[in-house]
Amino acid sequence: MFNFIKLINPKKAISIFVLGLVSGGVSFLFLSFINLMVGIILSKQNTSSINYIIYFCILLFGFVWSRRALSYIIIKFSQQVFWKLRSEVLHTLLAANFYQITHRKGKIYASLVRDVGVLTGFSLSIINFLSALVMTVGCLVYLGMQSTPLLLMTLGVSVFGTVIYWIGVYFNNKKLKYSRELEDGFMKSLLDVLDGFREIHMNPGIGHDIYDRKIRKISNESYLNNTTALANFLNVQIIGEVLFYSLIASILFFSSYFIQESPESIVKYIFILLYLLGGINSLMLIIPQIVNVRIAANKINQLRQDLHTETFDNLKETSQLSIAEFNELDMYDISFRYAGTEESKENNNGFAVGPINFSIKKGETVFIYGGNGSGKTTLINVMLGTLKGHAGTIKYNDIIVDSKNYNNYRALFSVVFSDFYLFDELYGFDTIDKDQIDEYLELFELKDKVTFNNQSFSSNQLSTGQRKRLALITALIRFKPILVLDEWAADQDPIFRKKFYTEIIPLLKDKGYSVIAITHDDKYYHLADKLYKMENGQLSLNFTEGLAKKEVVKL
Ligand SMILES: Nc1ncnc2c1ncn2[C@@H]1O[C@H](COP(=O)(O)OP(=O)(O)OP(=O)(O)O)[C@@H](O)[C@H]1O
Repeated sequence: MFNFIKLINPKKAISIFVLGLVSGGVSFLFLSFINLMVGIILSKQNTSSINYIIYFCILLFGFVWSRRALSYIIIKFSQQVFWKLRSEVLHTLLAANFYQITHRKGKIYASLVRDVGVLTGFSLSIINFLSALVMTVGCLVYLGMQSTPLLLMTLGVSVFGTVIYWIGVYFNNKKLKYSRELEDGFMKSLLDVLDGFREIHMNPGIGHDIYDRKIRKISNESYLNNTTALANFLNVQIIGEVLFYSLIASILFFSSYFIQESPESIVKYIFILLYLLGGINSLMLIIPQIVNVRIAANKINQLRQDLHTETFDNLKETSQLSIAEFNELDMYDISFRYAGTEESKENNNGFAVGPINFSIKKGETVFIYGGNGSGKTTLINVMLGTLKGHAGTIKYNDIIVDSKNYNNYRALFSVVFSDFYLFDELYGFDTIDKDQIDEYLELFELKDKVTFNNQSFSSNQLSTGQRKRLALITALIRFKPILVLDEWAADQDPIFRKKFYTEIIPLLKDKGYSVIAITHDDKYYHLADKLYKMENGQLSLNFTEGLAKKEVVKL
């Protein structure tokens, strides 16, 4: 079951177990003490002896000490479980394939919020579970020492009650699983609301529709499903209690047949039985939790399996070629096909690109253009390794890319995606060249808007075009040989767009950067060293340096 068990180291497990025994044992001694006092009261003896008070104080001290020690160790353990699980899920995310994540955002949230919570909550329940277990065993031993028939009757009722409970659990398992499935759906809708909040703000009908068609439906189903499941648990619990009360009533009604003992002993038995009932109830209450823990652990495991392709550590770059060291990147007969929809999988008719041949040399500027849906972004994602599973060969500096040098290959690129994300701080840098940043802030006309301090840019209150300039600066100061831009200039005003194509790109070229840009700015196509056209997943070279660029300008 996940790594839940692995998270408990043996030393800690022994401490938890021993403290649980002590805590349950002390509770049981309390019960014995009360029983003793009841016996004394019933036999009309004096209970106000100093010995009893000392005994009581020792028990109280033992109880407080063992409970606190156990609680402390379990609380520490549950916090450890909580953060360990969270970081395991996050590490899996960091290592996962981009498309695996985008399709599973709801599930990821549900696992991080709910499943991790369930597993953490369960670890806290161990405190009560261990105490209840020791109490129950102690009560049964005590009963057995007093009267074997009574022990057998109690055991019979307990076993019968447990069987009924397990039947209830078996039938509820499905409902609890379904409840967890509904949670994935709820998280998905919640993310839709959060991500699409601006659209909802402008058109509240969208929000109402999401609420009515998705969230309300999920909440109704979840309400019915969970109510039935919990009511079923309650029913079997009530049946167990009825059985127990019937046992107590039987003892009261037929005590003279079962047990040839004094009324004081009968009172003590009843007392023990009531305690036992409390203990068994606590044990039973943990069963739905165990079912939920299994579901949660399975969900996290499933998510890990779905996302797990490589470990996070493996993804770290091992060695990065400098801009000066990079000479050439070549792609030979590269092809890739999306898996397609569930229905279309059999026909294998997901969109495909390739076979594609492509090359870029140090300092070259390569533009790729083509209609919407022609496959430009797909090609870039295959090149960057965000889409995995291509056929064909990739070489850089004449080295064939394989699993051993794959991370070095990926370290060649820095990217500004069309739907880029700008982090609050600069992450993943060993050193930051502040002078270079200032120079770029000047070049990108952000000097008056933004300053750089303490790993972060001072202003995030920028327009979309300005934020995109900042994203490009962040990409440039990573000093990777190949800069990939997906429709970068689309958000820039015409004046800055001109500056980008006519001044900035040549400057980057001088610095040795190789630039691959997806662009629709046909006005500037002639400035590229190579121009590729993408059409229906096929890439064709429209010109290379030295060919008639004028023809292209007419496109
Ligand atoms: N995750 C995906 N799963 C399956 N098919 C996809 C996926 N993403 C894109 N496609 C399909 O691949 C095709 C090419 O998409 P791609 O985003 O590469 O086009 P593009 O040339 O970049 O278009 P645009 O100029 O509109 O950005 C599209 O027909 C699209 O339906």
